[in-house]
Amino acid sequence: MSDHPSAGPLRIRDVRITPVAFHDPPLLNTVGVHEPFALRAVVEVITDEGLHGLGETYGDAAHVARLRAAADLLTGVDVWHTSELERRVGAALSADTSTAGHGMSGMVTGSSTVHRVASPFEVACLDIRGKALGRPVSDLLGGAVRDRVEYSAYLFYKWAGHPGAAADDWGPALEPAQLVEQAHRMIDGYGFTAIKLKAGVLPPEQEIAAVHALREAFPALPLRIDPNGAWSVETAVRVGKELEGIIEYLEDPVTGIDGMAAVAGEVAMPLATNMCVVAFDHLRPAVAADAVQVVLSDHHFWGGLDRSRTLAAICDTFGLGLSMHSNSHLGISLAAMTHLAAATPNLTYACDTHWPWKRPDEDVVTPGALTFADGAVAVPTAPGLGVELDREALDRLHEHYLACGITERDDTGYRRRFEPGFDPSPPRW
Ligand SMILES: O=C([O-])[C@@H](O)[C@@H](O)[C@H](O)[C@@H](O)C(=O)[O-]
Ligand SMILES: [Mg+2]
Repeated sequence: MSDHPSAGPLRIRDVRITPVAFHDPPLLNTVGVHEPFALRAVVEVITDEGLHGLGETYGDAAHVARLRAAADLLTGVDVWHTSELERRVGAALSADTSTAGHGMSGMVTGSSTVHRVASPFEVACLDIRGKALGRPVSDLLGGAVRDRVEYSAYLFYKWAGHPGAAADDWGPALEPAQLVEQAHRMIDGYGFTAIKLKAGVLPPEQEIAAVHALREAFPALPLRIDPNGAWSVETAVRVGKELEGIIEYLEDPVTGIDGMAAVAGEVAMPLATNMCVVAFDHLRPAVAADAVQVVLSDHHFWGGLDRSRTLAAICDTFGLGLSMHSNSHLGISLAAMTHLAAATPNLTYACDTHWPWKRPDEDVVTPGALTFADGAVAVPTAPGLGVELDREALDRLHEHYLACGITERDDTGYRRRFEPGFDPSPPRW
């Protein structure tokens, strides 16, 4: 037996799962609109030695129930044994055939439930391993190849405020000029050097006009547009041809591998996805059909940070580009995304983040560890993820969760409260 303090097993003694909610503006997407609160779950893993690790994931009730079922089986697992962790998560979910509560409002439906549930535990175990060794998580993932990770300005069409409430300080964004103003505010505040527009909200001609307005206002910045599968193949090809030479990639113009392959054969720019390739068994048919040229990884549904590096290696092998997807999230996720991106050599696009849409005073980590400069977050160098839980803030955001009355992300249901006939079925155009 080695006398190195971190050489022995570090066994899980306790797991805590705390659902939280934080304010979210009325951001529009093709399936509906964001509700007044976004949900997340904070996962804390504690070892026999009292080492403490953090993970963050979706906060939908069905997902939280799965996390709790998995947590009950994790006692005694060594935080170095990811395979055993996954095996136990699989065992906890073996009778669960439901597809409810995935946290993505119907936009990502085919990901692996075991990977989605295992992910925050794996991140928390990596946080613990890093703390035990005194090394940042990026070192456990092969080492940082960059000391800052670039993120993109993630623009959304939006209502002025939630119905029945005052306008928020972002104001409305339904016209190209308002999106340009939104982009200016984000870029002035964060220094972003790439822009993504969440599309699939207005008829394609209006969204094309918005992209042209952004190109004119920001001639040097890479642009992307993501309608979340809202278009037919015909519409997607038309938009793709219109935007040739203007966008760096076209994200999920249509649903499904076959539809993406049909579009990819007709347009010049790469097609990217976080909808039709969301699990390892989608890679083979997507590569065979040359359906996508860029995969947007997301450790929350690809099974954690280590599996996301496997995804990166597969993308590298098959000559696919790699970018990173995001949903509304807090600081634990931003830290994990930043370590992963830092340690992934072929992740060469600016990553997505919803970060600017969050109120600055609403987070579960103590301020200071993650800051944006010139559109990038410096990779934390402190042991583990490099962020600390702010317990008072965790309690406050848990109170929001209990009071807000939202238990499942439902962008479509929320939009239908104000537009009863709203139909998100693709293709919308
Ligand atoms: O937050 C949103 O409305 C986004 O549409 C999100 O849910 C998507 O998953 C995502 O950002 C995407 O790139 O598809
Ligand atoms: Mg997307």
